[in-house]
Amino acid sequence: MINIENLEHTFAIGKKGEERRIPVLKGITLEVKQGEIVAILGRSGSGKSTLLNILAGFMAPESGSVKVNGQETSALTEADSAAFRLANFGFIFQNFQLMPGLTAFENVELPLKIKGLSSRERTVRVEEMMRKVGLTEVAEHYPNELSGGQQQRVSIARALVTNPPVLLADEPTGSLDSETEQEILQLIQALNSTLGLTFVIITHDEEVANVAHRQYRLHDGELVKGEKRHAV
Ligand SMILES: Nc1ncnc2c1ncn2[C@@H]1O[C@H](COP(=O)(O)OP(=O)(O)OP(=O)(O)O)[C@@H](O)[C@H]1O
Repeated sequence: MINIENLEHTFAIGKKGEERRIPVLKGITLEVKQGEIVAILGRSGSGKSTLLNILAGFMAPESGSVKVNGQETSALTEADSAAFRLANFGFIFQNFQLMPGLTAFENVELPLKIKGLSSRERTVRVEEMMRKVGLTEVAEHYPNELSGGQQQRVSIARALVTNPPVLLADEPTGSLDSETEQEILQLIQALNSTLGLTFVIITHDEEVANVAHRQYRLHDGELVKGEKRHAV
């Protein structure tokens, strides 16, 4: 499903002519199979976001290859890359990134509007997704009228509503208390086992990484296979 091969990326910082080069990814190779949850652990500044941004096609790598369902993503034009992202990836962020002026229902509906689905189709899909993540009661609430856990459920529903095969999650429980973190982790596991969704989760939190089938640690620009410390 996802094949990353020998990915390298270096940032140049500082004034022109006096740049300092920071190698962030030094030959990353990773395969993610359909239906897997893979976690990438790493400290702040270890390159997790850089890896995720390249995987999602937001950034081109310096060298190496990223294939999603056989498609080399760095070969796509900007417009094709956006369409490819919409079809293949759902995104879950630490700070939810909901639109404050839209209700929970409307937030989940938004990607379907972008896809051009009819109002009736949108309503059916959004209602189904809200049920799956346990949100029907709060469909008409605005984000500031929801708890952190509910906001993350809205963002998960929004990520899933277009039926993408892969969910990319960046610190999905980073803004939540530990009880709510457990609820969201259980939801991720349930969505993985019932819908067969593939998750790539980047995190610095071992607890979060423990929901994964496989976990890796990004350290000094290299990806090292990790062991689960304890079961959740
Ligand atoms: N656009 C950029 N230009 C220059 N350097 C960058 C850029 N983006 C990231 N870096 C540097 O690359 C390194 C990796 O950053 P990255 O954001 O990928 O780390 P991270 O593991 O996601 O960190 P965090 O957990 O704090 O979000 C850091 O040293 C950062 O300063």
